[in-house]
Amino acid sequence: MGTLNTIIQKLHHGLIVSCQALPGEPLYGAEMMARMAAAAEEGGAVGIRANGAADVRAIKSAVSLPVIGIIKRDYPGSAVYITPTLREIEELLEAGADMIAFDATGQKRPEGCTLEQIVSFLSRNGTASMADISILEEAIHAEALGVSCVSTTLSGYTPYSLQQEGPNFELLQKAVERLSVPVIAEGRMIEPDQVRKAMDLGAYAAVVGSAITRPQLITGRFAAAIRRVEMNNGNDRPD
Ligand SMILES: CC(=O)N[C@H](C=O)[C@@H](O)[C@H](O)[C@H](O)COP(=O)(O)O
Repeated sequence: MGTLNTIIQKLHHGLIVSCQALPGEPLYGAEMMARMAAAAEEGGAVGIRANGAADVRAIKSAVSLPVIGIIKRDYPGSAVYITPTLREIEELLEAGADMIAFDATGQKRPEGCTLEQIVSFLSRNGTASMADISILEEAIHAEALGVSCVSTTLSGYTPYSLQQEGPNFELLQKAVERLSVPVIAEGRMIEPDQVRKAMDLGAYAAVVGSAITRPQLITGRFAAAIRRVEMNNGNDRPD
């Protein structure tokens, strides 16, 4: 229990950088993600969020920060893809993840696995748990089950949650007001001011991923800004 609390405390009021590249992305590969994590540590991150046992292992040996592990895995017929079953939890524990994050939405998990099983397995094991939620009710349910913290990760990624381009600050604020466990702001923050706002609203910590570690998306934002200027000037490019 002591270790569990220490890990959570290390994240307090800090920036967690999500270092993830999926197969097919230019930076895919554990070695690349370990370098990203080292850069994040140098820049002042307090923790890393990483996908896959290989990435967790590589990152653990490259940085001294706590690593929140997930495994994104698709199972036919299930919409739950972030650490869906106990199999992924075991792989992450084996890899040395300090905290494990998982889908904590109301959606049906594959292989007959339940959210209750995941949370009780992690708490019996003394491992810190992060519940990725999309709406307030899921956050309340996750807290009642005994998770260590809640993250707003999945807002906009379930069909019944608010669909918007930017971060869901309303959900963050309501969760902070309602819960006793730490609430982490995660998802769609691309500017430092948004992270600042999340902190002002009472977030325990903030997770930023794509805006730091997916250069193809960062490039796309800059390139789109130039295209917009060109279009406004009537210089529409043929491509
Ligand atoms: C919805 C989902 O699958 N989110 C994933 C969760 O680990 C990652 O793809 C995100 O990059 C991460 O949540 C950080 O968010 P953003 O990249 O928007 O800063």
